[in-house]
Amino acid sequence: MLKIIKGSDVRHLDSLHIQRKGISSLLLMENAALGFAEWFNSQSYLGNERVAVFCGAGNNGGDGFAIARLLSKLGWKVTLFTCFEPGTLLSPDAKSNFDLVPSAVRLQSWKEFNPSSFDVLIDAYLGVGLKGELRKEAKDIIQAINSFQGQVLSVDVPSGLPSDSNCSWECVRASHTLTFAFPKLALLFPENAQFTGELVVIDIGIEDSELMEIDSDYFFLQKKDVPNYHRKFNRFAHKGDFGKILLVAGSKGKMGAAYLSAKSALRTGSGLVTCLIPESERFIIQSSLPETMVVFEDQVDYSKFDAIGVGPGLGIDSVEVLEKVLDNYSSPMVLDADALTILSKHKNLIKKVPKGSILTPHLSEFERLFGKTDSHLERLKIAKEFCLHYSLNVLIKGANSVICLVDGRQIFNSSGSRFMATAGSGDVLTGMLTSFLGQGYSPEQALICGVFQHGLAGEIAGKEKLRSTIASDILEAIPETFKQLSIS
Ligand SMILES: NC(=O)C1=CN([C@@H]2O[C@H](COP(=O)(O)OP(=O)(O)OC[C@H]3O[C@@H](n4cnc5c(N)ncnc54)[C@H](O)[C@@H]3O)[C@@H](O)[C@H]2O)[C@@H](O)CC1
Ligand SMILES: Nc1ncnc2c1ncn2[C@@H]1O[C@H](COP(=O)(O)OP(=O)(O)O)[C@@H](O)[C@H]1O
Ligand SMILES: [K+]
Repeated sequence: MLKIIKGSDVRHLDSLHIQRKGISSLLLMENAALGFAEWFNSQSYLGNERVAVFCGAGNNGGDGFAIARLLSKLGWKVTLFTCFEPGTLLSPDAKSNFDLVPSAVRLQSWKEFNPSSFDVLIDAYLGVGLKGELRKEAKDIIQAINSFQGQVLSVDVPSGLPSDSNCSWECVRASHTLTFAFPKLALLFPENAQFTGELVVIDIGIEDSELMEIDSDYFFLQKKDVPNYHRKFNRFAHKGDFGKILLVAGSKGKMGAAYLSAKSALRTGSGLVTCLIPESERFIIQSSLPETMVVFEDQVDYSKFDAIGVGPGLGIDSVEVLEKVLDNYSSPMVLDADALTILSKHKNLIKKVPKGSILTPHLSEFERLFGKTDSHLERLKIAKEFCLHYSLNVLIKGANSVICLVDGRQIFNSSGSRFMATAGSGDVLTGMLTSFLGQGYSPEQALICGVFQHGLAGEIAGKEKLRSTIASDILEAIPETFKQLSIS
């Protein structure tokens, strides 16, 4: 799994990589520029676009010089805008690439930039070497870039954005950010989405194991990582091996939540799914989902279940229902939706939640549980302290949901799409997580497989249905996620 290290550690990473592979730093810069050019080529640009490349005096600018050369060689009409005064000392690798810029590339100062003369803008002005507050001229250059109406492709980070924190100033507003080796932390914060645009990670040959040598608790989960976290079942596996789970979900008017969680759990592979629901609502589940069983509050033996998921559609007044589950079950469970709202109003119940359990708040639920926060960085800190203190896992939901583990590691998910922002998609996730727990997955395995596959299912459904995607489409795409990951 990719580790997310600090921007200030990137130089150290580079020198480790350069030593190990016996390559020059210039070749590493060339790999970055080649990766960018390859991505650019794979997009539907027509070949007659006029490309503006803004370059600074550091290595981010160096990437820009190399990109300008490569795109020019590929036939694009490139103009390079220097964002430094004549006579400025360039970083050594930037200087080497500046000297290699072919004559077919026009050179101008950023002050001469006319936005209407270009179709695409590449922002290689400032990267992870940004220090302190933006200088006055940097603000003017960023404003000039932001006056451009077409696509803005930022190299490594949108210029002006600090790599690991937030800022109070205006940064480049990119349509895409093509970041090298690993996503810089600030690119994963919701408050920076306005600057980052779509995020693309470009492989420049640095291996996961090289990143592992640098200290950090942040990770980035990608498709290639997931199969290793799955359990394998042999040909004698019976439905008991795939787990008996209980979903404590649904109330009058909210039975859809129970239905969605239960069906998702079945699609994720659960052997037996039982719903604990109000007796008056039993017909809804029994007739819509014959594969599930239902039980009512006075008849349930919690201890016979391999995993329990509580909360979707439960109703925020169901305090006793939640308390009874917590008093009668000691293995890790999943707590979502109304169960989280109840916990936030009855904080004394938190210590009853079994160690290793998974809490899945979206941002409002997070705020209800932990109070108002100013930034994602603050949320991550609060979640980490909570996880360590209570030995609980927290999933902060949203784009790039963050899996916060009991030992303090925090894993950002890469799958998902904006079309998942629809009623019931969280209920689908609760079903999936509970299902994996019931199949004998550890909470960490359940989170990694469940969160990634839920996002992937959302991507699959969204590709077909765009903003018409509904939660049922997401759950019906679960089988395709197993196929794509080759999990039988
Ligand atoms: N392993 C990697 O990730 C690689 C990174 N490379 C590139 O190298 C970049 C980092 O290069 P550098 O360390 O040279 O740094 P940058 O090029 O990001 O920044 C240095 C420049 O920013 C200016 N600057 C710094 N703080 C400023 C402020 N507050 N206001 C205005 N200007 C300011 C400096 O005067 C200098 O010109 C990465 O972002 C990436 O683009 C690639 O070349 C190769 C591989
Ligand atoms: N813009 C987005 N990009 C990626 N995933 C998203 C986005 N918006 C929502 N999601 C995902 O959809 C799910 C929504 O969950 P939740 O807010 O609990 O929905 P509900 O309460 O309607 O079931 C979460 O897993 C979240 O990560
Ligand atoms: K940049």
